[in-house]
Amino acid sequence: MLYVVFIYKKFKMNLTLNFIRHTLRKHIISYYSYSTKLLPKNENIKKIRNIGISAHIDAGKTTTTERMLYYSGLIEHMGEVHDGNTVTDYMDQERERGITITSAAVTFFWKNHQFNLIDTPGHIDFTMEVEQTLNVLDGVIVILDGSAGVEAQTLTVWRQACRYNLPCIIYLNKMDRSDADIHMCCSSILKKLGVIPILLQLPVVENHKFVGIVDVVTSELIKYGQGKNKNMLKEPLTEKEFPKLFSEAKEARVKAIETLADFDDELANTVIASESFENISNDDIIISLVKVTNQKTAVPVLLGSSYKNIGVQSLMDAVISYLPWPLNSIRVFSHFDDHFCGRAFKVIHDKQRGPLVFLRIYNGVIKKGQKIYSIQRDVSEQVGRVYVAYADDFTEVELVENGNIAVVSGLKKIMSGDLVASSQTAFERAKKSLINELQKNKKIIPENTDSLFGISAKIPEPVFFCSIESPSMSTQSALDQALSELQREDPSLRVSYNDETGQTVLAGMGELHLEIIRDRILKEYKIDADLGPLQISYREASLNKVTDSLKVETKIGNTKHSLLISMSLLPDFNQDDRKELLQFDKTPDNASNLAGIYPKHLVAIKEGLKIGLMHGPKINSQVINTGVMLHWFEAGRGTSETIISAAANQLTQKLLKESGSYILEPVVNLEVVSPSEYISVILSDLSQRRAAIKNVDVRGDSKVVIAVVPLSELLGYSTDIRSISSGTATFSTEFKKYQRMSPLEEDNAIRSVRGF
Ligand SMILES: Nc1nc2c(ncn2[C@@H]2O[C@H](COP(=O)(O)OP(=O)(O)OP(=O)(O)O)[C@@H](O)[C@H]2O)c(=O)[nH]1
Repeated sequence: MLYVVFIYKKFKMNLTLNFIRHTLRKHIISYYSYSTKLLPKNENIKKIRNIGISAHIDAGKTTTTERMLYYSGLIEHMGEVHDGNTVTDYMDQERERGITITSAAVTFFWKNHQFNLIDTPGHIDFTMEVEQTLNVLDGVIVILDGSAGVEAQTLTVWRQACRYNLPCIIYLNKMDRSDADIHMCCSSILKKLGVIPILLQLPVVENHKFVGIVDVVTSELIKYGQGKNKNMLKEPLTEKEFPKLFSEAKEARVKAIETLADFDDELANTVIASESFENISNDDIIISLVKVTNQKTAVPVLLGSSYKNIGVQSLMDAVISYLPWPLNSIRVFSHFDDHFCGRAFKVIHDKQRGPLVFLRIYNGVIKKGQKIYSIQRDVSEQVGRVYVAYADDFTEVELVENGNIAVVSGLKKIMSGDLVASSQTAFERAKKSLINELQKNKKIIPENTDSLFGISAKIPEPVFFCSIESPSMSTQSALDQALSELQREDPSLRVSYNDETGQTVLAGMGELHLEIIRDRILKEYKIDADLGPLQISYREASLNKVTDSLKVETKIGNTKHSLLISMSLLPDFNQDDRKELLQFDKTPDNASNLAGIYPKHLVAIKEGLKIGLMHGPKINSQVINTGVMLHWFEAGRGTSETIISAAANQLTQKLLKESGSYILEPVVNLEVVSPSEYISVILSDLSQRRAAIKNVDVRGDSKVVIAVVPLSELLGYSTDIRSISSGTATFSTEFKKYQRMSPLEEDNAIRSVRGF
């Protein structure tokens, strides 16, 4: 009993100590931020780095970020993920679970450069956070676990970085582990990411311990001060003292030059003129590395052990050397002249300050009280206060300038992803000026000219849903308010109302995602809501090409509404991002009829068919892989857009019934890492789950299974795999596609959706 009391007291004391430490750290951050100035714009914009840290779950993003904050002097004490006291994992759920859920922005200084750094989540359920963040950054550090190489989620974040055209550097973390393997990592970078790695550092190992690194470019040996000691000790790597390391470093330098010269003609010419690789200067290599990194033809690879405080300062030096400053602000956005332009990328609800919107500033400045206009929402709003973010701590400032990240209060309608400008006129003027420049340079102008200044982050389709119920009638409106705030923060969370069952439905990215939402509703809004059983979000697709028309003649009040609309459904329609769902009949008679449609009528038709495609005929689920062709449209004078939209919706529904549909289910790429002894039981369990095994690889003492599995078969998998592998196996998933089901599986799905 005494022992229990002792443990309890110790636990309480630890919590209190952590709380005090965290509070103190916050004060230190505030003091520091007040005492430093953000870099002023124009002359110093080259000293700003807006960077993200992305990786597979547990690769060490938060640990690395925490070291950066410590070395930069922003914090006095280094927190640890397992102690639940890091700066960037500030939410209760992050501290309890030791995982990152929400991206955290922090501004700090390193070697006279301003880093606006964003630590992003690794778990696939929070991929929306990564998308939104990458959309506004200029470069990314991709962290790999040095003992695992490229993992499932590394591929996802890499693809995301490519989508936003971001230069990357790769950091091989956890080099202190005995099973860390640089060559395995480099070959997985080449094989799985399809990019050539340029190894810029080698590990220094003494008595089987990783103690430092060798800089391949400068041939220096670097050791790092431990504990509070932030210094790096650099000394030239001599052949006499370190013969093996010296020759390895020399070989790596030659290899780096060869690789760079393959992509960089200027360096290739210097190599030819110099006759020997040894005559190539460090500056020549660095200039070439900058070019190649920014062209994304190869990727610099660095290494370290963040946990053991090795390599992080050199990683920050590499960010300054190789990742770009906010170049875009100068190029495309200069068409805004002195006007403000930025993009909202994150919304949070602060108890004291209300909704806070994070903005990347691309041009001009943002000031307290300023009016800003959202292009997507077509609304103007007034900014309240302006802040700079230090994770969950905010410092109020008068203004934030071009190239930086600002946090503003007072915006009620602007959503994350919105492009915002000082006014609609400023936006239209900048757009016109950019189009003129593109025309002059004979460049292609996209159909949607609003996308000239970039696109909103891609919102992933939710694959799971469940009902949510308020514990009592009296808390219903508080729950509605909580859900509306959470949805504004997280666009991958969808809240809808099911008319048939009268239930509120939450749709999200996975079990963990919805569990965290429930937990947040409980902790932040104090509502103990009930979640119904988790269900898979199926899709439907039309089976046959069908054509039909609809005639409407009606009188509402004194207004007569009349229209005739004719459309076809197009099955097997490849719905990529750039293809319009609505196609137009190009036969001469029909084309001339369609050429006369008023733009506002066209908007109403598109709106109607979008609603029509939300409900398939079989299980009422969203219809995909289906296009619509408009053949004919005529509307009498005074016919309202609401009537047109309703007619398009009705005709789409009619066509779907005539066409018939089939059901598709979400399938995911699954990666399981497990000690070898459990692999046969894991494989046999997977075979019961309709999994297609793609590969079984060896990774050190473990085995890695790669499979494609229907998501419905993975409900509760985290509990099951823990029990069959005695808690030793880990897994991650990545959404692959919606796949057509066999008739038998389809019957099962219909039964499970209808609840019998
Ligand atoms: N051995 C070793 N462990 C490390 C190192 N860096 C981080 N870790 C440990 O790895 C675990 C995960 O580290 P995090 O920093 O939370 O990783 P993360 O990528 O931020 O994790 P998520 O945000 O949840 O995806 C923690 O237990 C760390 O202490 C390292 O260099 N060496």
